[in-house]
Amino acid sequence: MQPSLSPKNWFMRLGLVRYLNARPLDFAFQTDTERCTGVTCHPDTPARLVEQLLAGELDAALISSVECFRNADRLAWCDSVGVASESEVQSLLYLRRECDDLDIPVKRIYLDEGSRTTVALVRLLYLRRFGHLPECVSLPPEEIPAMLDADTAGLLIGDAALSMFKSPAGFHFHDLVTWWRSETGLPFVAALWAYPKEKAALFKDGFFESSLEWGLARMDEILARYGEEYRAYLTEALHYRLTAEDRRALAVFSGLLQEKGLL
Ligand SMILES: C=C(O[C@@H]1C=C(C(=O)O)C=C[C@H]1O)C(=O)O
Repeated sequence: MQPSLSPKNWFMRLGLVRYLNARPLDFAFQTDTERCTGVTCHPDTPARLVEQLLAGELDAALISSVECFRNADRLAWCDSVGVASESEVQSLLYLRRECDDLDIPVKRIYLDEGSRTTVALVRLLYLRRFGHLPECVSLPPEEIPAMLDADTAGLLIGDAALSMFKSPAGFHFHDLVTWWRSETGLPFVAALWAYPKEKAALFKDGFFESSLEWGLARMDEILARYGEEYRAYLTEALHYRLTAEDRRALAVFSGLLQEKGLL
């Protein structure tokens, strides 16, 4: 018999990233009601989840890795599981109209308002390549493609990026983890489970690791629900058990952001 995922007599509010990429990490919380009694799930964008976590409205949440660095005085996090990618991730995209050059500077970048980590990543990569930052404007992802013109680029993450990757009619893009790897030779970690430091004791004993194992063991069920066409995305483009190299990538990302004043 497997241990209960929720500590006894504990009512736990968990913030879940609503994009498909997070499903192996949270499938247990959403579907294994027997082992997750007392757990309530709050799906949202990563940008809103960190606000809710810091406001005390959640006990733990999957949040943008950059927000762990920014809030290291208040938050602790699990460094053994997360949303990570070796190279082409398919769902973190720097986007331009197909008729415009991807490799020249733009006047403005429209940023997916749900993102924090990839906003920092695109700023970092852009700054390293072009030596300055353009104007940056946050928008809901569904509004971004229609806003693009000869002077602008867009950043999309999650499901909106994934559908653009699969059918980019009229657009082309740089995959941001491919770009990051070409600069650093490292993988990239987009999201981590974080919680207030004073609640750290609740999340010991492999809490998030065991929910991930549960989800990975049910990959066929996840794909039956969301579509077999996402198998390579969830099992090859992404990985969830973090390696020493992933932890090194997090430290390098944090150091480079700090150096450029982007934290
Ligand atoms: C890989 C992705 O990572 C996501 C990107 C995030 C961000 O940019 O802040 C946060 C959580 C991740 O789930 C994705 O959305 O495609």
